[in-house]
Amino acid sequence: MDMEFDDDGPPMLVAADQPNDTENLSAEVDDMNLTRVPITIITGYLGAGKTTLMNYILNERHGKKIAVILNEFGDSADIEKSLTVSQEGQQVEEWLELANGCLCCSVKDTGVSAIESLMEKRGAFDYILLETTGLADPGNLAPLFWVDDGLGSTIYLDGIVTLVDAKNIIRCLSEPTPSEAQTDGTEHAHGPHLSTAHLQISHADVIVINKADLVSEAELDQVKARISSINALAKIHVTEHSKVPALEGVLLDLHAYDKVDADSIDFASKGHSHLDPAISTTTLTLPPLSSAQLDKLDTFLRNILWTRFFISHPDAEGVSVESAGSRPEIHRTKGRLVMQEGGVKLLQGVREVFEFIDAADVGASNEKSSSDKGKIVFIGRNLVPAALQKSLEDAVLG
Ligand SMILES: Nc1nc2c(ncn2[C@@H]2O[C@H](COP(=O)(O)OP(=O)(O)OP(=O)(O)O)[C@@H](O)[C@H]2O)c(=O)[nH]1
Ligand SMILES: [Zn+2]
Repeated sequence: MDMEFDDDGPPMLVAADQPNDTENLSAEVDDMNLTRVPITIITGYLGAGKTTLMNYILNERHGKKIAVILNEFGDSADIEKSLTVSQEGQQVEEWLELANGCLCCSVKDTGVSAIESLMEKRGAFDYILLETTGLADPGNLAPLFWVDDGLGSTIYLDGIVTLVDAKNIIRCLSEPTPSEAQTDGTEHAHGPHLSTAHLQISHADVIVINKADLVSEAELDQVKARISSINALAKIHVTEHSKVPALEGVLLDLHAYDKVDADSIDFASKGHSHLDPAISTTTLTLPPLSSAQLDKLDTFLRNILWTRFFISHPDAEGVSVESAGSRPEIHRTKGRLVMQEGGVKLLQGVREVFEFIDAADVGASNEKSSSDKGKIVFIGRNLVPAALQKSLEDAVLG
């Protein structure tokens, strides 16, 4: 990727009042370096079963060399963070030295290089699993690993796995948590209540519903319905004591930030219930695009993802985003765009960061989603499907 933002700046890169139209930020993915090590971020609300999951993996004989970063990053009290390397049931504990103790703040320099120098010393890992604190917002962490060209990193983000506690998740989605009083002041001041649990679910590529033993079938169905109404893209697994059915495809080899499979896009666009008032999944469609139209789509995405500036269309079936009260806030974007000259472009985004990738370049199928339509899936807040679709068409096809 060639994300051209200020190297010293925060990952939330472009301020609304500083549009930077001259640079082409929707970058082409660079040559995939085959030796890069995938990192999976494991998130989940307090007590959901993250540590149980990590221990389960560490004790399994999986034949892989997996570095498990157990200590909870984001807890800035410790300067050193422990990292446990597991291979064939053997565990070795190492210490990472982070400049200021917080991975979020130091990942651009010491965090990643500490992991890399450890790999030099111990041989490359096959996989890295990183457990975040229960209150972490993966939307802040993900871009650091995804947009890694500036880091010269040998690590890439494979995906985000969110554990939820089947017994408590519905309550977590309804009740404000203490942390929100401090962190939630400005950004989400309006609109329906947004909890940490919402953020962890909206950014997830895989959701593990744990503690299934504590709920009835009916309660479990309710939990599943609520979760897929928030995030219709994520794959859902149900576990007890975090015993995931497999590692590959559940925690590892997710390729959630490069490949976009047609199946998941089609599934997401099936039209799910809008059970959750705060966050929902919306699918927009586009006919096959010319490359000039792809450029226009790039501009549309920049407008909506970076500045959240949105043109109101009073004539759009009487629905406009302005009339919906708040501007859209998009957490995750995925898409498959059918090109007129043939081939499929994949669209990947997390918060303000997005890119187009040639499907052929990442070994993803060039197959179109059902029908000849390109599809874009947004997960986020204040999404008004009809108004979004109209604005998209005006911007790209008009
Ligand atoms: N009944 C039941 N208990 C579970 C299950 N999975 C984990 N637990 C228990 O739930 C508690 C919390 O599990 P942890 O793995 O520590 O959860 P965590 O997400 O790491 O918690 P924090 O680090 O505090 O955020 C522990 O006492 C676990 O033994 C499950 O499937 N069923
Ligand atoms: Zn834990």
